[in-house]
Amino acid sequence: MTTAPYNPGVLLVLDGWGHGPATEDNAIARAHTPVLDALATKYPTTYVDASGEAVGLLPGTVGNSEIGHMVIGAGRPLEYDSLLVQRGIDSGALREHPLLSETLSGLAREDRALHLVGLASDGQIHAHIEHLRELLDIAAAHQVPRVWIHAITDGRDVADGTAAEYLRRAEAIAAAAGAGRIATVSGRGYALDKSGDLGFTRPVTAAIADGDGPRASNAEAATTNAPRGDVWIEPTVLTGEDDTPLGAIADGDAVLFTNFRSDRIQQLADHLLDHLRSGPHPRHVTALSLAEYDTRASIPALVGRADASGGLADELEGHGLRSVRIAEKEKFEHVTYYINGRDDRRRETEEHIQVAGDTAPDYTARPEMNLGRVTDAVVNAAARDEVALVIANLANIDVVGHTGDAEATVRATEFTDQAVERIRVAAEAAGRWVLLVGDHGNAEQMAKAGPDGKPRPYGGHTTNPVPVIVVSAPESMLPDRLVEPGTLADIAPTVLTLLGRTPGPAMTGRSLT
Ligand SMILES: O=C(O)[C@@H](CO)OP(=O)(O)O
Ligand SMILES: [Mn+2]
Ligand SMILES: [Mn+2]
Repeated sequence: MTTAPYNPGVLLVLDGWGHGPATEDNAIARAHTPVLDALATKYPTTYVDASGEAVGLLPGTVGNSEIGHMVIGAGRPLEYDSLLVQRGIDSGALREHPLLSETLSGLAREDRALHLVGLASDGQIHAHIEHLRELLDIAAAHQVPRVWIHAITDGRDVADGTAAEYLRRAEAIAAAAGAGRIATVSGRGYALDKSGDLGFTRPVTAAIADGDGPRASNAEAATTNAPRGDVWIEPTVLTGEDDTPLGAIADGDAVLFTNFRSDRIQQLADHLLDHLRSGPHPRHVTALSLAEYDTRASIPALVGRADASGGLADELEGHGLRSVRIAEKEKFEHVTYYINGRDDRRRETEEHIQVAGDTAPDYTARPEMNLGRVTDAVVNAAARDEVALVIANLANIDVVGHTGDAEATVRATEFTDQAVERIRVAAEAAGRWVLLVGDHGNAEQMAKAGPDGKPRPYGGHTTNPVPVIVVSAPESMLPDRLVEPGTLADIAPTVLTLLGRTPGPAMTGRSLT
């Protein structure tokens, strides 16, 4: 296929690069970033919405890497899984869901238990504790005899040190519904590990499935021994009066995973189901998930996904434009699967480069992560004439931001600044434009008030807008100012316009140029 001339470019996602007031808690403002500062002065710059309704989340909800990259790719807001779950609750559709009703009536009839497994916080990135209210109400209405809550503590999307508070809230929700009791408590570092290292997952499966592991007599006691914070609360089994584990999984029980976001729960879901179905003590269990998961096992979902077709990947393929996708492990799916609309095909016009690196380094000690190698790969791809578009994610600001360590995050931002300079120079030499954009805020807010009102280190995302800077190729093809106000939905139309193509018909966003 012959391809009409195009203006080659680089789409650079700076993960977790938000824009907020320049306070002491703003690691981005505190960092020494001569390169980004100069680019923002010299080239058209704006700040676009990356959270809440603008991208397809519930109003006021912080952005996240999945919806951020999905909307960057789709060129339109996409109703995210959390919003679709909420709609299912508000409309009564969840309550009426035939598979849920059938499963719960079966449990009542056979005197079996329901197990709810999910993140117990209101961070709204992976789950929302309020969804428990609806699920427990529905279980109570079906007179399910026993409902066990396998709570995962957060400390990342919400302030650290709040786990006990959220577990009390879960208990209050259960008391109001007249169903549900916490059976196990596990930190998300174990339960939501996605590194593939089953060493984290196994103790969670042992606690949930078999009631094996350290014990505590109540949920709060499980949170008190947490020297490494809520994220790393050891998988703990709660015991009843006779000192036996409360909610181990028995033959005929049902497991409902309550996270709406799949990426971090799927490793546990697969491992738990493998263990239950073909482990040393096989049990027949029904499995359901609140939203659709990308698990190996096919788990029926109570709420489906929004259609994300017709985005940047489809347009690039349609125009025969080659793209190279580059990121290190932490964000590799984001520049492939998510930016392509949760489509795991690799089109013929795409190259996917996952930069090798350490699996789980201590990010506070190594805020540079594998950025040097990511930058090398971007520089190499930028030099290739046949590559129309390089799409890369620089993960440091977000990943190090999540540690809640402001000093390390300042350094992550400074490493990123230097990487941007290397990429800018390489792009300029190759006559490429560079579009810089954040996918959601994070590092511009490194402290947040806990339930007691006192500020605590905060490693979570924010609702702040994200910067967009368009660095032009030598012969400027840019206006002085970008169109305002913009959102992440405007990025794909901008990229296509810069490439010299028309935004796709499915894109409701508009070019910022
Ligand atoms: O690490 C994660 O799972 C979330 C925060 O909970 O961050 P991101 O959306 O950037 O993946
Ligand atoms: Mn992100
Ligand atoms: Mn993040």
